[in-house]
Amino acid sequence: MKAFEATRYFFCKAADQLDISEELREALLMPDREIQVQVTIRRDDGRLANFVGFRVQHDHARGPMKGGLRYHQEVDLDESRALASLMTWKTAVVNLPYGGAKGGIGVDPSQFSKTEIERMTRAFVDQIHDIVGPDTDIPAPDMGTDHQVMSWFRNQWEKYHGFNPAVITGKPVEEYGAKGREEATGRGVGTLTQKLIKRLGMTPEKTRIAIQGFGNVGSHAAKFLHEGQFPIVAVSDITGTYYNEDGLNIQKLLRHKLAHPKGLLEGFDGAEHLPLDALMKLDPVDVLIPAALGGVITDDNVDTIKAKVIVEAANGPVHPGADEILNERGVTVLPDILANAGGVTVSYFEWVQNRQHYRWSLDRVRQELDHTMNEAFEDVWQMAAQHEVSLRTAAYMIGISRVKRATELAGLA
Ligand SMILES: NC(=O)C1=CN([C@@H]2O[C@H](COP(=O)(O)OP(=O)(O)OC[C@H]3O[C@@H](n4cnc5c(N)ncnc54)[C@H](OP(=O)(O)O)[C@@H]3O)[C@@H](O)[C@H]2O)C=CC1
Ligand SMILES: O=C(O)CCC(=O)C(=O)O
Repeated sequence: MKAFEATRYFFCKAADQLDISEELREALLMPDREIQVQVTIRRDDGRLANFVGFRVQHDHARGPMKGGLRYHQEVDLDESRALASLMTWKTAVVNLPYGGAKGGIGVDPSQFSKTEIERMTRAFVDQIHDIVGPDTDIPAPDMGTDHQVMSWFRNQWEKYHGFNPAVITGKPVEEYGAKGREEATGRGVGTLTQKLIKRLGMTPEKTRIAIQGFGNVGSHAAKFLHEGQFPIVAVSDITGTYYNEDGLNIQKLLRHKLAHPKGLLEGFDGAEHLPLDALMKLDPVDVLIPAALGGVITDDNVDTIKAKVIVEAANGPVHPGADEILNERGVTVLPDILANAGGVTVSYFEWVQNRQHYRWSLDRVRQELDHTMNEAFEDVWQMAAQHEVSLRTAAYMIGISRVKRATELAGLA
């Protein structure tokens, strides 16, 4: 099943609970605008290289559209469309004054030099600068992009439109970035995992966690949960799974990643090295946190998963068929549009600070992030209990209701 079809399935399941007409469903699902552009650069060796860039602007009923930029070989129009619609429901679940967008470039960034990535980013901005802006569509980091890419993006955009750091978030802290944005998605995942585990009557010290992906989100979630006394028994990156049944030394793993020339876990000696797909099947594991690509839990591998709780740090990691099976088995799934909303929440704080020309302390960012995430969790938990639906359906119900209301107030429905 393709990514947008999966998102559509989850949307419709929640829309059935809300009694939304067929025509309004179509209006809410249909993206406002989709753009596909040529991104051509000259490589360091003088050859030309061509890529395709995408930006999908899904919905702006609640405010300017917001969502990350992904540099990955699997980026295409369907994936960008799915991720943009997730952003619409996500920003609504945490009640930010935004709509949803997403985009990126279909490229494997590990195959290109830093200067090539810079040229690629600038060439992409040349193509899309007139459809993004602080009041229309505000990009941010996602897989394969970081604060450096955000900085190049802003610099190139400002060449056309003049000074305005609020055009993009996730910037370096010394260049109008918010303190705490880099850790924000992982911190939000950690905060809600802790809360969920407590709610389910489980004990942190006895709750074994496995995390797929050790990039921005996975590594910060691991750090936060490790500090909260959870044993992290396995993590993975593209070089494989690293397992220690007594719990990994996360500080040592972070130091190893920092010291590795490509930021990989390859060669880490404090763990058993297992194949990439071993992480999903580990037993015993209580909480599985997918924090890499989408579509990793499908009808084909769902039966091998032993965890009792799945926290979706990644966007769209569970396919609808697998989601139904997990629900039937009584596995609790904390959905992406709630679990990983910490990133866009602190992006919002960054945008607010940029617009006010004012800086918040790290303590204030963390305090407000924790407050926003806790409030959204309680809303979703209550909705699920009231309607006897899964946490995913409850989160979609809240997101869709808020977007529907804004659409109606604007006089469009
Ligand atoms: N960054 C953010 O603020 C937000 C991100 N997300 C979502 O979180 C997920 C991760 O994003 P982010 O951490 O930013 O991305 P990064 O690029 O920083 O990290 C991705 C990680 O996933 C690993 N990875 C890639 N493919 C596999 C695989 N097949 N098996 C195991 N590991 C793999 C990468 O390994 P390697 O380094 O070896 O390639 C890397 O460790 C994405 O789904 C993203 O949409 C959601 C909300 C906000
Ligand atoms: O920080 C943002 O604005 C968006 C982050 C993002 O792309 C996501 O939440 O999936």
